[in-house]
Amino acid sequence: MTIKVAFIGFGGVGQALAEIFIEKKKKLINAHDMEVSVVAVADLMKGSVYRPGGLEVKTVLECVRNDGSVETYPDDHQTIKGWSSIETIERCNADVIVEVTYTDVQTGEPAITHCHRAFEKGKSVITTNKGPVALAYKELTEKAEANNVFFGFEGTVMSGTPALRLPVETLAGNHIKEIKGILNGTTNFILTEMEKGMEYDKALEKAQQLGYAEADPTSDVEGYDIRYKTAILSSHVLGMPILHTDVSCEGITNLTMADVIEALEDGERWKLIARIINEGDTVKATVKPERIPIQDSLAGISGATNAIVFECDLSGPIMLTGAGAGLKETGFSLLIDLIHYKKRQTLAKI
Ligand SMILES: NC(=O)C1=CN([C@@H]2O[C@H](COP(=O)(O)OP(=O)(O)OC[C@H]3O[C@@H](n4cnc5c(N)ncnc54)[C@H](OP(=O)(O)O)[C@@H]3O)[C@@H](O)[C@H]2O)C=CC1
Ligand SMILES: N[C@@H](CC=O)C(=O)O
Repeated sequence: MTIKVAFIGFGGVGQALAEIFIEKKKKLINAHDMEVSVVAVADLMKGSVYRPGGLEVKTVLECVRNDGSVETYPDDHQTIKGWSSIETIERCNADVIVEVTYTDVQTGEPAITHCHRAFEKGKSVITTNKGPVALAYKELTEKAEANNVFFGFEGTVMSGTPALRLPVETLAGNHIKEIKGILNGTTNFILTEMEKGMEYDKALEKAQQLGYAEADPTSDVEGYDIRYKTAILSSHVLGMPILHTDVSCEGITNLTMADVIEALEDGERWKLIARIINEGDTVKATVKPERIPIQDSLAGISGATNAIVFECDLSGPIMLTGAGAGLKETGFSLLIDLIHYKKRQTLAKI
């Protein structure tokens, strides 16, 4: 089966997924009977190109890297350039929109509108953008269902580590009493580097260079990014829709090097912890730095690695750990969603 995809946003994660399409082309055909045809790329500053018969992905990547624009892609009778993101979503022939624009922690836009337009046009969406899922979970999941399209967002929490599908599918049947975790790669990376003696500013700069941080890293260090992820976990995993504003939130900006070192000397570590307590009819959700004993399973999680613990009534605590940020890892989360989209299409045909 050939799946036609359009990228809306083509920064680090979008380009990483494009590379995965090249790297895994044979595997996708052989193991999943899935051929991916990239028909469009639309980005704010890098321009847009649409070719209904499919673009050569390697050439698109070369155009971006060499010229900073996809609009230097070679012209032929099929290519159309200069469409906006909305025009691309509405007018291209893609089956699936890959929404990888930046996460806006105030409004969730432009991504929320991108998802609405896609669903209205009968197109599926896969995204790593936390905005639409945190702020418009109910309306978007309902709209996707009403339009019989797929809405995949595995990478919105813990990037390529399956923090959403694992509890929903594999832990089904349990009552999850509490979820707690380290859910932001940038801040965990900064705290780890500070323990090794690196100054806060330098560590943040390194996290930005490595592609972990948000376009505006205030989202990471003030805890807003985790607050979004906490709202997504409550809505999707616990079935208790909450808004990000229902999550009390404190970041790491008040922690000093002296605090970090003092904790280490006392056999403890500062970690930015998200916690959701399921109280039956409501949830209590917090994001704040906590000083935890070095023996605690979360204390051993270092660098951009994340971890999450699901306290289950039947299976007991289940801990999942893996990358929480990173371009390839996050690109992979989109690939998982695309494979699930394909499975769904195959089942619909039976
Ligand atoms: N990086 C990571 O480790 C992870 C990222 N995410 C999420 O994935 C998404 C993508 O992240 P990442 O690739 O790192 O971010 P980048 O900032 O590298 O890329 C975002 C891209 O979106 C483009 N863009 C902004 N507005 C629009 C618009 N209206 N239409 C089209 N394109 C637009 C930007 O354009 P330009 O720069 O040209 O202006 C940029 O190229 C974000 O929402 C992020 O929160 C989720 C998990 C992990
Ligand atoms: N900026 C985020 C990226 C993934 O959501 C992080 O550092 O975890």
